[in-house]
Amino acid sequence: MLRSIEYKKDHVLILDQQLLPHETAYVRCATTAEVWECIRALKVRGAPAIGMAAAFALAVWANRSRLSTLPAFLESLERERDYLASSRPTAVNLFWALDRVMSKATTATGVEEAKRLIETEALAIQAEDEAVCKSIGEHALSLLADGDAILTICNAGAIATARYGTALAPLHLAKERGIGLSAYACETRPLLQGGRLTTWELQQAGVDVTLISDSMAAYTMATKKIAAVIVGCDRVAANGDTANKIGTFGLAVLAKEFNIPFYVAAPLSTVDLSTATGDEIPIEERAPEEITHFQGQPIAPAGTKVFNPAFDVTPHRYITAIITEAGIVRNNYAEALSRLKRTEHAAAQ
Ligand SMILES: CSC[C@H]1O[C@H](OP(=O)(O)O)[C@H](O)[C@@H]1O
Repeated sequence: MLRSIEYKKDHVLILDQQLLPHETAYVRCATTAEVWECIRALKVRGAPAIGMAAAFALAVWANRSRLSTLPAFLESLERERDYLASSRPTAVNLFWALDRVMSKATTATGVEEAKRLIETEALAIQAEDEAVCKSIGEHALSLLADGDAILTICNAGAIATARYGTALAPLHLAKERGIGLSAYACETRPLLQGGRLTTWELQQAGVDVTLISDSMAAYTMATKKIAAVIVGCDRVAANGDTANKIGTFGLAVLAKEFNIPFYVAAPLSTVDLSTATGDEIPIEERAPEEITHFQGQPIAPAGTKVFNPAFDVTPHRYITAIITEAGIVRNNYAEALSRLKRTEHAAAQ
């Protein structure tokens, strides 16, 4: 499986997800501005991958920096951090990863030590995410059986993370172990992460995947034996309300109507206890052209008004369980998530 990001010390290679599935190409980024643009343009996308890209951007900046005094170095590093943080507002992993790197850098007693700490932390974030995703896959597999079909939206797969993905992790692990799971992938208008990326990723892995348009979700749940809906997340609030790709909330309401379990696959890095409820999650609104045009061709009259939120929020009452690397959380999300985040914090010490 292609890796979403390759760190090369004086640059970072980013798999251009806007070119997939028809072209596999990497963008060579040597500046934070180039990484910022890749994040903003969804050339790298997916909450964990965005965080990793930003962390490696700081490492590349540090390695290239010629600042010789620690105060000047840290002051400039903080400006780079704030700039990267402005690329997209919803995925908390962006801020979580930047703050992990900054926290380590500020413990240094000299510039060279700061550079080593930054690189080490960025690499640790990538390595940890691979283990986290595999663990999420293991827990998710315990909820599924051979022959099950799941429905998912967007791409919460290997290229959105360090490896395996979150929502797609059980599908990858099942394939490795000869367990016959299949997926229905919503195409995910307007940027088609499902139609372009999830189909491509699962086909590459030899996993049975069927593409549907977003509007087919209800009829698919009504006529196909969907064992579960499994989705990724961009920010889980302290009470379990979850921001994910636009269209996710509708799937949750439909799943409840059809009595189908609705699972959120959530790394603890995407759980944000400082955001009390889904009402406080900042929802990114993107350019109208993503809706009014398709492959550069206008499909709506010029000047048509557009509302283009990239995410929506699923209230925790629609969520059957949140699958984390530390286990499966059901109900009473506030207490359980707080307890699990404390274990995450302890493990990081
Ligand atoms: C593990 S990916 C999480 C999440 O990120 C995606 O959003 P985007 O493609 O805009 O970066 C989508 O909401 C995925 O579920």
